[in-house]
Amino acid sequence: MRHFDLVIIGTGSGNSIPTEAMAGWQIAILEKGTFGGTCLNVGCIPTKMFVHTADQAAAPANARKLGVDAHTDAVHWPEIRDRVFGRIDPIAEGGRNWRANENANVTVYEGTARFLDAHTIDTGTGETITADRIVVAAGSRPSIPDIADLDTTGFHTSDTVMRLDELPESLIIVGSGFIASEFAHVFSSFGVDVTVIARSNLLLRHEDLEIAERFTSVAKSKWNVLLQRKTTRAEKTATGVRLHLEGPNGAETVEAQQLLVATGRQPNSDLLDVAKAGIETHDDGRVKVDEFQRTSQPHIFALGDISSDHQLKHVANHEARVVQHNLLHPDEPKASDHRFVPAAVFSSPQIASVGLTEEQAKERGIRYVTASQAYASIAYGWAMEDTTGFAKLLADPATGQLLGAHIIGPQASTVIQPLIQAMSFGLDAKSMAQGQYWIHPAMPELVENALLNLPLD
Ligand SMILES: Cc1cc2nc3c(=O)[nH]c(=O)nc-3n(C[C@H](O)[C@H](O)[C@H](O)COP(=O)(O)OP(=O)(O)OC[C@H]3O[C@@H](n4cnc5c(N)ncnc54)[C@H](O)[C@@H]3O)c2cc1C
Ligand SMILES: NC(=O)c1ccc[n+]([C@@H]2O[C@H](COP(=O)([O-])OP(=O)(O)OC[C@H]3O[C@@H](n4cnc5c(N)ncnc54)[C@H](O)[C@@H]3O)[C@@H](O)[C@H]2O)c1
Repeated sequence: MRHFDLVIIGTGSGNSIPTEAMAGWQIAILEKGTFGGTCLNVGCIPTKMFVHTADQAAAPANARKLGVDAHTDAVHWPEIRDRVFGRIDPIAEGGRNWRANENANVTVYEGTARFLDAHTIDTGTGETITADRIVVAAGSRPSIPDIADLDTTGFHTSDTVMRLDELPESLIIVGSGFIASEFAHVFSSFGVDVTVIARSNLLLRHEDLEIAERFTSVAKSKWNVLLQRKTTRAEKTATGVRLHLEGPNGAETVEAQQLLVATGRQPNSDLLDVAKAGIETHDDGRVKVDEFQRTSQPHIFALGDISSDHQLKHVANHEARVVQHNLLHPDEPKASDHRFVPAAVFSSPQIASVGLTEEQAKERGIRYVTASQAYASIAYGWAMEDTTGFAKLLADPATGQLLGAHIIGPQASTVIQPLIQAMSFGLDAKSMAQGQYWIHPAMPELVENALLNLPLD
């Protein structure tokens, strides 16, 4: 049985761990799917390539209010799809070849790995290996809700919907989180008739309430948004799919050519039989880790979607850097920093957030003040004729330290970055607003004005 100094399970963020400083270590990398993991192959990167294209396709429809007549002539789905994956697929293949053939100390096993005990792993390739140290970076997968006959009806998840043969005329999306909101924007901008089905009374209900309310209201004006609906059964039709729903109006049905299920992602700890290694998990299947990313077995680390509260690539990357350091410097371990984790929803409008929502601040009994600033109130917002976007800040009135920032509107994911920086480095709102120039008349004036409006003590 071959023995390794280090075994890494999963080639998403885990693949960035081997470094020059580990050149003397024998390392095994185990992967059951496509090299590079979710973000590269079926997540952040392809979705944002589709989102950018969707933004372009949707732009002409917004030009009339500026006095420009323009229209999108055609959306060439196969061309868009093949451009996206024509760029991504070779990166995945190149990464695999590099690790498999050009890293003398790395052995790649391509199979579904399972723990046999705390040091022994069945690689799923017919070979069993042992290791001194192990990194579990096996990510998550779409979680499929219990809807009668869903399996026999056929449906897509984010893993498959970007590779459709052709653009459907209509699409039902079950779910109302990140993936539902981003794909609703992509497909509706490409001319697809989109229906979004949500269990609750809001889309993106994890966001600050005012942001979720604004997003839901804008979404209703563009998509067929059905709130407070339970999907009870799915059915195949001659042209696609029919869903049976129960909601405020009683029983009803909706039909479309294609169905996308986007109801969250579950950690892959079950596929790995982590219990056999004595690795403890939370009730939702996430592997338990301490601040150094160590599992309940001190020689086994975990990172990213399989263990994190945040299913976000920048968090998985951060945790991978922490694990890399802790493998190399076990006597001086670093802790992960999860204080101010930002996130963005790349829909239309875009949303970006960091820190506490107003509801969380209330729940925790934290003293706070808020300020909101509309894009419509700043010069660049006039230029864009934006009527729905705003920034909302929460701050500690005594110290001026920011507690949370939430932006809905154009380029929100970029506009929020100085606020993330201020929170991370402890810069108070007044110093931030008054201690630097803000380019006029640029979009970050939204942030400057919101900061100045905070009613601090
Ligand atoms: C549609 C979509 C869009 C997203 N967009 C964004 C975004 O814009 N920004 C953002 O920050 N995040 C985004 N995310 C989330 C982001 O992709 C994930 O948080 C991130 O990729 C997680 O990285 P990871 O290394 O933990 O897992 P992964 O990248 O999933 O890597 C895990 C790897 O382990 C392999 N594996 C699993 N089980 C086994 C096993 N038993 N044996 C061997 N190998 C195994 C898997 O095949 C996979 O390759 C998106 C996710 C999706 C689905
Ligand atoms: N831009 C980004 O950073 C980005 C983009 C896409 C995905 N992601 C990550 O991937 C994760 C998964 O995305 P997601 O949109 O699938 O999950 P999500 O957690 O954002 O949303 C899941 C939604 O499905 C709903 N839901 C759950 N079970 C349901 C059921 N049985 N019937 C109907 N609705 C149900 C939930 O109420 C929720 O609204 C996200 O949490 C996020 O961390 C990030």
